[in-house]
Amino acid sequence: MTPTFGVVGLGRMAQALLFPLLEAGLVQREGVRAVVASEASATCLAQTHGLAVATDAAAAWSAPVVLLAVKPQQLEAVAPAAAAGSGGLLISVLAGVTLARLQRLFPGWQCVRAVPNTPALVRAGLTGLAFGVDVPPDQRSWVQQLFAQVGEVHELPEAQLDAFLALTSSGPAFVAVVAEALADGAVAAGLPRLLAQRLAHRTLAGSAALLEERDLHPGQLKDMVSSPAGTTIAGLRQLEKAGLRSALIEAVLAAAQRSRELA
Ligand SMILES: NC(=O)C1=CN([C@@H]2O[C@H](COP(=O)(O)OP(=O)(O)OC[C@H]3O[C@@H](n4cnc5c(N)ncnc54)[C@H](O)[C@@H]3O)[C@@H](O)[C@H]2O)C=CC1
Ligand SMILES: O=C(O)[C@@H]1CCC=N1
Repeated sequence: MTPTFGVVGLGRMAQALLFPLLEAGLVQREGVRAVVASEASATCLAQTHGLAVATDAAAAWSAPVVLLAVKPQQLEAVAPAAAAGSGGLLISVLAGVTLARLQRLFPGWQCVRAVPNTPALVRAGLTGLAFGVDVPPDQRSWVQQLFAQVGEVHELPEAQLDAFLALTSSGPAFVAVVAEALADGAVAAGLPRLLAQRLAHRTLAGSAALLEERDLHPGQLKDMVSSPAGTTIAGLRQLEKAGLRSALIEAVLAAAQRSRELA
């Protein structure tokens, strides 16, 4: 019989994780037992993806492994249904929700706190993991393999997960704002919108690849591109005047703080 895999909250993040796992064969399509809040969304997801999706959580909680991916504000509402299951491995991706709180709300479940990000959809994800002390070594390596399917995995002390989330999980939105603004600048300077967008994305991706592959410090790349009295230093001067560095530092700090508040 196909082992079942419960998903409580098949929203954006759970889909970004589940679909690559289905493609890789790590989770069997016929074994998925997913829950969402509305009938309309359950029907739509079931028809589009050929999955068992319901609004009744019982089937999901009867699985030996459950991915918990509702919003942190929905946690208290979904927790009581878990008592219908016989326990197993619970992998929570809820921002800020600590292992201690999960263990309190889900007695009988061995808890893992995972911090994934949406680039998982294209297998370029990053996941931070912290395990409850009762998760055995074989389960830990299985969870690591699971997330390795969608990108890089880092096991961290739980106390570092809020900062990890602020950079890697909220970070795609910060980078998207940078990409959009760079394209706006190029449109202002005369390029057509679609071309400007494509160039902004490739500039971000190419710069990240160069930093990684040549193991450059960001300052080295900045200096490589900035000639005396050149175009780049003229632009950098404006970024410093507008406080871009400070804005990004504060954005990451605010996201980390919000993650701690959600606990
Ligand atoms: N979106 C992201 O980039 C990241 C999200 N996360 C975490 O993932 C979790 C989900 O976030 P998203 O996928 O963005 O949210 P979402 O709103 O797309 O998904 C939430 C899902 O929970 C379902 N749901 C709501 N109430 C329910 C209930 N009572 N019973 C069963 N299902 C219910 C909804 O139908 C929906 O499918 C959050 O806890 C968030 O902190 C973590 C890292 C990154
Ligand atoms: O802001 C959010 O709700 C999610 C959690 C982590 C990243 N984005």
